[in-house]
Amino acid sequence: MLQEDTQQQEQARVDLTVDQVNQRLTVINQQLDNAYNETKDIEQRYGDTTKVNITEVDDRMETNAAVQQQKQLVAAAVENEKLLTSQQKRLTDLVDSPYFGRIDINEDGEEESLYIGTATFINEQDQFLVYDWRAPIASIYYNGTLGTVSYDTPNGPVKVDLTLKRQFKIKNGQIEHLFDTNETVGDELLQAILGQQSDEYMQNIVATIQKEQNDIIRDTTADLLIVQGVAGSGKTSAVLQRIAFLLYHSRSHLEADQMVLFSPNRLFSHYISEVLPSLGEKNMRQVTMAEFLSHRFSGLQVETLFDRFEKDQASFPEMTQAIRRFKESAPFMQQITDYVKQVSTQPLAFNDLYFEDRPFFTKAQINKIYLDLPHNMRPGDKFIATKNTLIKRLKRQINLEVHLDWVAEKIDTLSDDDYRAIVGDREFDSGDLEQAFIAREIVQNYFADLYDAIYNDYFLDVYTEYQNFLRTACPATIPVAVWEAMIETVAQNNERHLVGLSDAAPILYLRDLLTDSGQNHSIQYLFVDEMQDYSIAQFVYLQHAFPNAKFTVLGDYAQDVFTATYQAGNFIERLCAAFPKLKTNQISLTKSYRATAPITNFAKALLPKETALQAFSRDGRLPRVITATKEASLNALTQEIFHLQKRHATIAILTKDQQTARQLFASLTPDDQVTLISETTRSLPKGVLVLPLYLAKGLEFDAVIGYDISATTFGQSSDVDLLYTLMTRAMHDLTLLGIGTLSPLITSLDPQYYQNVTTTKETIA
Ligand SMILES: Nc1ncnc2c1ncn2[C@@H]1O[C@H](COP(=O)(O)OP(=O)(O)OP(=O)(O)O)[C@@H](O)[C@H]1O
Repeated sequence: MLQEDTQQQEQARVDLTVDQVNQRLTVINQQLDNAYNETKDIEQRYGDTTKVNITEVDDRMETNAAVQQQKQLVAAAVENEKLLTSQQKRLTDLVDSPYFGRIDINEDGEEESLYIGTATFINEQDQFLVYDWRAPIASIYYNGTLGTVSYDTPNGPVKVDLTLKRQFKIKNGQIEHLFDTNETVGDELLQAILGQQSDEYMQNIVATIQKEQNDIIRDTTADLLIVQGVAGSGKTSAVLQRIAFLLYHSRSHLEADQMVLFSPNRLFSHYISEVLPSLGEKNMRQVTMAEFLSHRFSGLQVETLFDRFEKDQASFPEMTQAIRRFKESAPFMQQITDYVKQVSTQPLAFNDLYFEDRPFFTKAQINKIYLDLPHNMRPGDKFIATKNTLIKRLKRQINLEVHLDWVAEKIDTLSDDDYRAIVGDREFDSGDLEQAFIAREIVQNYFADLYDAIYNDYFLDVYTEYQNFLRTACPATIPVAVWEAMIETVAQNNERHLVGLSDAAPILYLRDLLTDSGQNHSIQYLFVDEMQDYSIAQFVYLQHAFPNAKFTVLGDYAQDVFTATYQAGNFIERLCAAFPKLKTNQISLTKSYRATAPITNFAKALLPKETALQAFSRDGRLPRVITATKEASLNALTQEIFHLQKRHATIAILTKDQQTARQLFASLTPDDQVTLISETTRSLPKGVLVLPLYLAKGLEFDAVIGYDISATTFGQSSDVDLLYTLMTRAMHDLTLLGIGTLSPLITSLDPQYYQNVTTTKETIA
């Protein structure tokens, strides 16, 4: 326990800091008021200017210039306002809690105390009252134990002596807790934070980042950073702090919209959406794989991971598994690369391009253009050259068409509105020139659909080409008849405008390689959460689609909910093998923070003995396992909900699939205040939630009830991943309800890990 005068001295330091921050805040508030009035003022003047008479040519030009100038002024004023608003927010946060850490260092005999918080604050005398947690020197706070430590500077590593490390919890400008520690970041504060109730939004963890998490956050060298972390080890938290870190260190050349996070579902996106704003940063872009694919396949319906999981529950034969394994592998994508190289000397699956119900360019004509090009040209260049030729020929046709009678007739009958829409505010030196301009516009409009079809590459039938490719790709392990049947299914799907999930990345890859398109060069960083849900083929495609992006990929192979049934072996090894040329760094997180120790140890017991997983030492009740007959199960569940509601605000009932969730929801009475969560749900309410466990990925709840953990539903060894994921969503309380016969995955565990409640008549404590 620290002495009282230490507490007083530190409180005085907090008061001084808060005082100076408040002074700055007063200035900023004033500036913000001025900026707001200025913006309003300019907007008003801008509005007046546009009312100027614009019938005279000179006036109009003048007005245009004035409008442009006003627009720039408005943009500058709005920008200034935005900047001030973000400063205001940052300072307001500092007033509440100016910092969370202090380090005392001795550098060449010179003693210095540094205070670490969410943002830097420099006072009028240029003293650093608070250092941003991302400043290079702040790494000492996270990495160092007392004694000699080093931190990176632009001139290389610097050694200093760390003599004190102090942690604070400050709220409303008052120190609530304060501890000195020799650990990297001490347990006491972490205990207090982790014991809190869950929230609709994930919290930032800057005050208590752990050493291994810090390595993830501050890695700047890897092209492919792979984080394998046990459930609840802070992977998602670390990656969000990493984004904040990267934005801070690359202010001049990196914007938040040059970063993309692939997240498992929309609920998750909502859950994490407040972390970056709480650190004063803009959010990166977020997308789910399903959204990304359906955007790239505009018009077609791409099977989602969730659809497929539900279908697999009904039937998933061994041969289908083998085909899926192959199509999702790196060698399969390599075969596409090889196919594209060789196919450029053969006819491609082109479409006839129709115009007014007759082929304008036939596929034979298009293939002739394509095949007449030099054989050694890159396939993508060849395609673009073909496209250019088609456009040139269409333009030639337009040049001929403008002189035809129908065009002159059309001009004569043009309404005033149509005339104005075509001519706009253009000026012509003569009537003839105006006539020629209008004629060209009319003809171009007439051919616009055809032009768009060429421009958007509709003349390539990539689906047929994909089937052609598949015919060349049957592996020795799969009987030809089975492979042919699969190709037939792909063709039928295509007829129905459907794309199977395992075909999606390969088709896009084939299309992009053939057409030299689909690459986004502006994205600098790409983050993939729940990496085990992605196929290697999808990673190959992502790497192709974002060629300049550095990848941070995180997940847990023990939470392999979607592919455990057909995919064995080490995911990370397969991933590394797919990208042998990338500079890779692997970090492993083995300590789990989310749940109480009894919950984590129960979940851990499911995994192979050698799994490195350590529970954070937070006390809690033993998980409960209830077994009930079918008839008594609803009653048992209701009682358990009632029992948990006394303690917690959010209780999630997790089922194996959506269908079970729907049925269960229908049988619960409205008195239970239950919400059914589905794939389209965007935010999580408080109360009792029913959802399939795959939608709960990445999320956490105060209490979890695993529903129907029975021999029939969780009886296979591949169900371990599902059950482990389910159990590790709980923070404070976990109950498993078995209906009929309890799952052998549970009965085979040492009963010391849980409290067994076999009779539902028992009065629940
Ligand atoms: N250093 C830390 N300080 C405070 N809380 C932490 C820390 N690390 C993790 N946590 C907390 O632990 C919980 C789990 O973190 P997170 O969701 O980031 O883990 P994860 O590894 O992504 O989990 P999962 O794979 O199970 O979805 C969160 O409540 C998070 O706030």
